Amino acid sequence: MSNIIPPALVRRLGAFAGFDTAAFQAVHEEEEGVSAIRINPAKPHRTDTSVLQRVPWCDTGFYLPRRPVFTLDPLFHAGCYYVQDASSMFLAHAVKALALDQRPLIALDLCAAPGGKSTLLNTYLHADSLLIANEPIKARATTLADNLVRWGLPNTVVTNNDPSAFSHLPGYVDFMLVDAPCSGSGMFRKDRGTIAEWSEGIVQLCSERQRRILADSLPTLKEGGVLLYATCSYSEEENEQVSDWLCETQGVEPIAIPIDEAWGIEPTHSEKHGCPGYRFYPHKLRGEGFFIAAFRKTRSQATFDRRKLKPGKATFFPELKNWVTTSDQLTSFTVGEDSYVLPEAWEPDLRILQSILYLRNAGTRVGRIAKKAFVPAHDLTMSTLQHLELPKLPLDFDLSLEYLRKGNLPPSVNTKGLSGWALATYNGVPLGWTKLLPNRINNYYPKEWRIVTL
Ligand SMILES: C[S@@+](CC[C@H](N)C(=O)[O-])C[C@H]1O[C@@H](n2cnc3c(N)ncnc32)[C@H](O)[C@@H]1O
Repeated sequence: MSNIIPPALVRRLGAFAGFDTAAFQAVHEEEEGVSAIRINPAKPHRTDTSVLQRVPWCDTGFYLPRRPVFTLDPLFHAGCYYVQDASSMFLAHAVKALALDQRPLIALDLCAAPGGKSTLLNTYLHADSLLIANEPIKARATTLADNLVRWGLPNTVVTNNDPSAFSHLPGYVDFMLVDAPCSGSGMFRKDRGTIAEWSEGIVQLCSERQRRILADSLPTLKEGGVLLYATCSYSEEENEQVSDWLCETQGVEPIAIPIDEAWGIEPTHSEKHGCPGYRFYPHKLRGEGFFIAAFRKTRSQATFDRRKLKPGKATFFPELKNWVTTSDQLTSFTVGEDSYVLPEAWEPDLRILQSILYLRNAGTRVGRIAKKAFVPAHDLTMSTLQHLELPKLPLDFDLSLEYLRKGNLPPSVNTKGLSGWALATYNGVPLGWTKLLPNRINNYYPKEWRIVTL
């Protein structure tokens, strides 16, 4: 493998003072990479994490001794955890260190699919924050929306826009994450296919695209707001040089993120402006290649005045009462025939976002009326907003997998005392809807989510 890592990249890295080229190459020869998961605290379950080693910079992150077949774990499908590279989980530390969890924020994750960092932000930002998770590529925005549905938190809007669309919301967001598309050298170990695609020309193209994305979207960050910029590239052109360019042209100043030396993260400084950055190398810690840097916007910025957003009539549809946990702090709205709920505080924002952006999802879809009866949506089964008293149909491991394959549940399943809609659960965690009829159990798991291989 060592001779497959592009020599031009090895040469550039070898020029960094103290860089251990041999160790870097050796770690790329290991067959098994590092597997890690991040637990969803909003979905308590009985997984014993006390036997797992914790990711040092993320209190919900755990290393796994080996990579299991996640598809065969019902809790994976239920959104109880997210499989994520441990280095990326550093975002949890950054959020805390920069006090981004101390008050409700409007947060934008600009390049968000498939949703690893958005689900992390959902967990670590203040619970009353609004997260706008954006992905410009349509198919990837669908995956992003699905992963956020699975994560289950309703104060989330998924958008499918080019970064430039956000310039129509000047000074609107308090915090922005740009986890930019990059040349991907940090993922060489995980995804060997990326090695053949790497070239110095691609690094240059990525660097230019990263600047374009940042310049197009930065107007939406308010003065004093925080920008986190990240890549999974080792190239200075995509990391420290972008930091210098940001300071020179985009009206931001760098912010340091305090770290523990024992973590093995390498602090760097950009050449021109000494911007602090944090490099993750797989031979120095248990995680893949990653770079992150923080900035505060200092440029004066016309700021979107939220007070001008007159509260609309926050309504709550009475037919949703028996399906969602609370009605007093939620507003409901319809998209097509479906009813959704969103924390009431964000109702005016929803209206403005709707008028400017393409919304792929917002809040929690609860269901629709069909033939005068309420048909609950799958999204509700994943949501923390589901009514606690909803009937439950507990399934064992094998039946859970059968359910997730959208197979038939046998008549032997104990349905005593149940009829109509019931949540199929595994270890107490909802997987999806069933409908209990006198002579059979209908499986309402979404076709497009079903497990296709076992
Ligand atoms: C590094 S990935 C993001 C990973 C994600 N943040 C996570 O943690 O799961 C970069 C994302 O940027 C998207 N992207 C591609 N071109 C873009 C552009 N011009 N503007 C914004 N995002 C773009 C890619 O489709 C990809 O989903």
